[in-house]
Amino acid sequence: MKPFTPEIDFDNTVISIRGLFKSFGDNHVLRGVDLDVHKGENVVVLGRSGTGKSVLIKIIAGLLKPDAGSVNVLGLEVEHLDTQSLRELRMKVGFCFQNGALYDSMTVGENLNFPLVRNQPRLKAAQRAKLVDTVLDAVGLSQTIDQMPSELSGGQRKRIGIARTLILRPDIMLYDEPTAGLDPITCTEINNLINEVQRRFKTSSIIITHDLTCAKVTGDNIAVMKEGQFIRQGSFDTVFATGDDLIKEFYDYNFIQ
Ligand SMILES: Nc1ncnc2c1ncn2[C@@H]1O[C@H](COP(=O)(O)OP(=O)(O)OP(=O)(O)O)[C@@H](O)[C@H]1O
Repeated sequence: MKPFTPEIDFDNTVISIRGLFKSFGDNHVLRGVDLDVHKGENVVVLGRSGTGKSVLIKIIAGLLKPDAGSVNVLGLEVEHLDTQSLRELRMKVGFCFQNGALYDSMTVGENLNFPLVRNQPRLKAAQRAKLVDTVLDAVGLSQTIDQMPSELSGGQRKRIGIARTLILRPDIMLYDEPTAGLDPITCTEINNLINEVQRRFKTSSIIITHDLTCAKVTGDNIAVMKEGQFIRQGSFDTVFATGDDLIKEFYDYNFIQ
């Protein structure tokens, strides 16, 4: 299990969700979700495909609107924000997409420079270049600055995707299945990077995954989602020591399939 993270500030809740519901037509995806994320904490949302994990983080990032319930992010009620405030909030909430969302026609350096040009137009070229160097160094890929995304491995693309999100220095990182499609050694590297980002950049994170190893290594708190609700929350050992059928089913799914 992950050792206790002393940097977590349990008196400071950066994401607070209460009674969240979201449906698409007859598909009732989120059915009463409650969740707290504290400053500096990594919360893993674990659940099988289609349970609503991505919908949850899209609502937190203001990309989808909830049907009912409250979503408070960094002290702001997301569903009541106007377009400008939502834009400002999105700068503080970094979304790491599953595929890294890199532009194939740009080099790694240009991909990293792009969000700065768009969101921080007052920065001078030299300042942007310094920030690009810093995040590339943080993800251990300084040597790839002139490479094209197509020349990178899957793990390297994930790292560059994380760097591109980090470059705007968000308070919150939302990782959507960061280890999906990677071999076990690369998964370990990405898990370690997530923890390093937490320590070095003092981020609070939600990591959505169905990878138990990722959950165990990165999660200070694990929330297990089933059919649009959290059925268990706590440390990895607490959640997986229960031996109840709901959890057992999940364990078997991970290790047998
Ligand atoms: N924009 C949308 N319009 C209609 N239905 C949607 C939309 N987004 C998600 N859904 C539906 O919501 C359900 C939950 O999707 P979601 O992507 O959150 O699952 P998930 O738990 O993240 O799964 P996975 O691990 O496969 O990514 C699915 O049935 C999906 O089809």
